Amino acid sequence: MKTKLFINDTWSASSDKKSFDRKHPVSGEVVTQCANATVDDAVNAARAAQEAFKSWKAVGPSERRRLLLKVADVMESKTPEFIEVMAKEVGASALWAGFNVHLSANVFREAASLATQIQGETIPTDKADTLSMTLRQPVGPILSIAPWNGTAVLAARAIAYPLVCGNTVVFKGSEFSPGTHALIAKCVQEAGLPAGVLNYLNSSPDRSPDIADALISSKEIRRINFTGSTRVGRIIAQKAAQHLKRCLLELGGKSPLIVLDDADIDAAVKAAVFGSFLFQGQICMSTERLVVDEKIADEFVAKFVEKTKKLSAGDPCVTGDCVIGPMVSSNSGDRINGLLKDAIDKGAKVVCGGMAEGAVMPATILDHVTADMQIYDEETFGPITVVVRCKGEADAIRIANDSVYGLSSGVFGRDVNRALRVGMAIEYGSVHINGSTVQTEAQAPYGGTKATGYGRFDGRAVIDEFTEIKWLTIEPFEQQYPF
Ligand SMILES: NC(=O)c1ccc[n+]([C@@H]2O[C@H](COP(=O)([O-])OP(=O)(O)OC[C@H]3O[C@@H](n4cnc5c(N)ncnc54)[C@H](O)[C@@H]3O)[C@@H](O)[C@H]2O)c1
Ligand SMILES: O=S(=O)(O)c1ccc(CO)cc1
Repeated sequence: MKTKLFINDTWSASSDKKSFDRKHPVSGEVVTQCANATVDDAVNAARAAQEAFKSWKAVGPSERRRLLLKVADVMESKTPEFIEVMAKEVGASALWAGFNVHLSANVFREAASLATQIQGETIPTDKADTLSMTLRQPVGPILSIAPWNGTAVLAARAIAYPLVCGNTVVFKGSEFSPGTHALIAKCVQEAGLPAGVLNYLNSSPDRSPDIADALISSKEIRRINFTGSTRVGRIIAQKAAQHLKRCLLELGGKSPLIVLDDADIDAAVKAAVFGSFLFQGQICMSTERLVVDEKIADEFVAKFVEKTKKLSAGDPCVTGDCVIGPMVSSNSGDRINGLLKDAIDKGAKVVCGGMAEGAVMPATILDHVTADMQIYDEETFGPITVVVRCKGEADAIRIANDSVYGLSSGVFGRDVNRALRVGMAIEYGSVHINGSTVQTEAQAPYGGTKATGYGRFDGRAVIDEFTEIKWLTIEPFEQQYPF
């Protein structure tokens, strides 16, 4: 597959005609050859977005809604293409890829529904015969940077929400998934959005810092949203701060699932298996830390291991559909093996699975993990999760909060009042009582605390991320001034 850059409604090679390859994580076969954007291409994309903004900001809400609803339909009609390209580029199972397209279509439909909800308010004023109100207005061209893991949906939200608020977008996709990200741009084009409203580019990792610099410092780009690692998020936030540009940051996680001593253990096990191993644990809200009351830990771990051992493993490109496919790269395997070895050396017990070989790793559970081990709070982003045993409610809260991250969490307990108390006390962007850490609905605000970043996608909260609020008054000609 060959992909190009999409700037001002035109698919083209990069200005220096260079390309880069995305290879299959296991076979090494070239899956996608992608045009490698230059700084000049990025500048052109920002200019196209600025030009298109002049008319897109004035398009009425019904038309914006119609176009975004059309994108959702086009995306769904291309589900088989998404499944094929996501399997090849990122090792996604048909389950994960199909779910991603479904979530993406939901995001475009939810964004469409916000078109008529972007509202200001009237404000009581002490001035006679005056109308005081707020307006929410489009900001301008937005830079959206997305990762490879929730390949379709994370790109969808980075495009749909800015657009519905009347902004235009320069979307920089991930070098791991250039074909999937180009397919999303194709859906937007096919739906008939005007030229320059969405511009797509991708680049090899060595070019990304200069491209980000050029775009963030450009006079055209007004705000940035970044989904990806905390490491790169910090770099983006620093660059944005230098230019006093507002930034929405959706970064890493170490989502805990707390299992209290009165939990329905079978229900908790199901949520733990799903949350830990869907898409090989490469989801920002994957269950990376199980905080289990010591009174029920042995029973919970035995059942957790039994169910995990039944997960089918393979490569969706070779063996057909399976739950556990390859990770995105062999680098992930090397990194996780290091964390695993450190934990084993310090006394953790492997109760299921084991080391990775290249990008392939069995579903792995590590029990008796303690705070001195790197894996206790480092995001693994692979098919491995850890069990930390706790002594009662207060200890569970302490361990859950003992993290630099704060994305998603879950609490299992039959005493819902107690589970609620725990949920209220933990510092996470979302808490699911008797539910998995892995869940998302476009109508609910999504984001995190601490090193997971700041700002919210989804829900009504997203409107603030992509609009400027303006205070406007209409006043009488005759007024008293002090001088
Ligand atoms: N909180 C969330 O909503 C959320 C969702 C999904 C993934 N994530 C996080 O994303 C990470 C995995 O994704 P990843 O490996 O693609 O992350 P990453 O930070 O390596 O890359 C994310 C994006 O940034 C780009 N990039 C990398 N270096 C850059 C630089 N110096 N300047 C500009 N752009 C640069 C990449 O090309 C990619 O498009 C995990 O940490 C995961 O938790 C968070
Ligand atoms: O792809 S995922 O990382 O699972 C993901 C994260 C956030 C959202 C909500 O916008 C959807 C999917």
